[in-house]
Amino acid sequence: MPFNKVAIIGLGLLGGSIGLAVRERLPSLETVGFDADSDVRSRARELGLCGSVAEDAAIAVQDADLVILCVPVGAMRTAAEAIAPALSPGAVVSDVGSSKERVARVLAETLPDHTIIPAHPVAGTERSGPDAGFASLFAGRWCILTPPAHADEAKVGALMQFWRALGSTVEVMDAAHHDMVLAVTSHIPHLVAYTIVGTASDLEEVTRSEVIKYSAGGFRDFTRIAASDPTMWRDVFLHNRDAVLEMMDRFLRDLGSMRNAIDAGDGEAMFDLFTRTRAIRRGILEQGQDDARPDFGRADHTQETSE
Ligand SMILES: NC(=O)C1=CN([C@@H]2O[C@H](COP(=O)(O)OP(=O)(O)OC[C@H]3O[C@@H](n4cnc5c(N)ncnc54)[C@H](O)[C@@H]3O)[C@@H](O)[C@H]2O)C=CC1
Ligand SMILES: O=C(O)C(=O)Cc1ccc(O)cc1
Repeated sequence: MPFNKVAIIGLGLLGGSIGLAVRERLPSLETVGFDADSDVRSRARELGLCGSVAEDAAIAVQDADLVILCVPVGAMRTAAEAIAPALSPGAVVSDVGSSKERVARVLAETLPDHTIIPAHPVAGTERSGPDAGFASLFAGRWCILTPPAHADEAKVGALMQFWRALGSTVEVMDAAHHDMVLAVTSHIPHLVAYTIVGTASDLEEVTRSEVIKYSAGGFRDFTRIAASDPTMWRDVFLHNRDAVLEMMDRFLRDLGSMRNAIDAGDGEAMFDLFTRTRAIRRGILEQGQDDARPDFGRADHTQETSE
């Protein structure tokens, strides 16, 4: 392993999972954590998410050769400012943010003299906080690196090696392309889930108890996604605004087509789309890309993971 000491800033689902995964898969790598919330720091110590938890971000990054920012994308600047004075000159600074172009810009502005290699482990759940972390989160999942064009190849290779050691399959991508792809595969699906659950709860005739009572089907899956962390997702939509708007316009056009098909009684259009999408789902399952949650496959998994 090309790194000796990793500092994890933000000890929620992602930061906690990295700490636990390093402990399990890279036991000789020292981990130091920090979180802005003192309750999270205490809980992280109790759970043993890192070898040690510092009381200050600057102390956590001292002598670290890899620093991973695991905070909401809107908090990246504050987190980067806090570590700036204490960073080792040769340290690799990375992150796990769900959107990449703006985060990369913020980190480059805040830490102009450091090597920044943004990353996005495409692995997560609807849960957040230090208790949500688990060591196998990244196993069999993609981790997308979006290094700037001039990035030091040896350092990009070192970060790839780190994520592969945690079980991920690593892909390198341009940040703008990442943001477009993730807008349609992750960000808009979350927006759809938040909206449909909001719509259902707003409908006067559908009371809260009826929503819960009749939520056995597809709606129940939407409620899982719609339980995702509000701060994190607000920040994703504020940061990936342009790509989300572009993909949302496309989606709204396609939704409009489905509306027209229903209005016109065009069963063939519906059947064609539903057949195509079923094949996509089967393809995903054949590749072994199912669900990251450890309890996936149990009929009651949504009850287990709800907060
Ligand atoms: N939740 C998910 O499924 C996934 C999340 N991500 C990304 O990972 C990042 C972290 O998300 P989660 O771990 O889910 O969130 P989380 O809410 O579980 O943890 C974030 C932690 O960051 C701390 N924090 C906030 N500002 C800070 C600062 N300035 N300095 C130090 N700590 C600070 C918070 O106190 C919190 O404990 C986000 O950027 C998110 O977009 C990426 C992949 C999956
Ligand atoms: O819980 C789910 O279904 C997710 O989609 C988790 C997730 C959330 C955000 C990411 O950037 C990556 C993965």
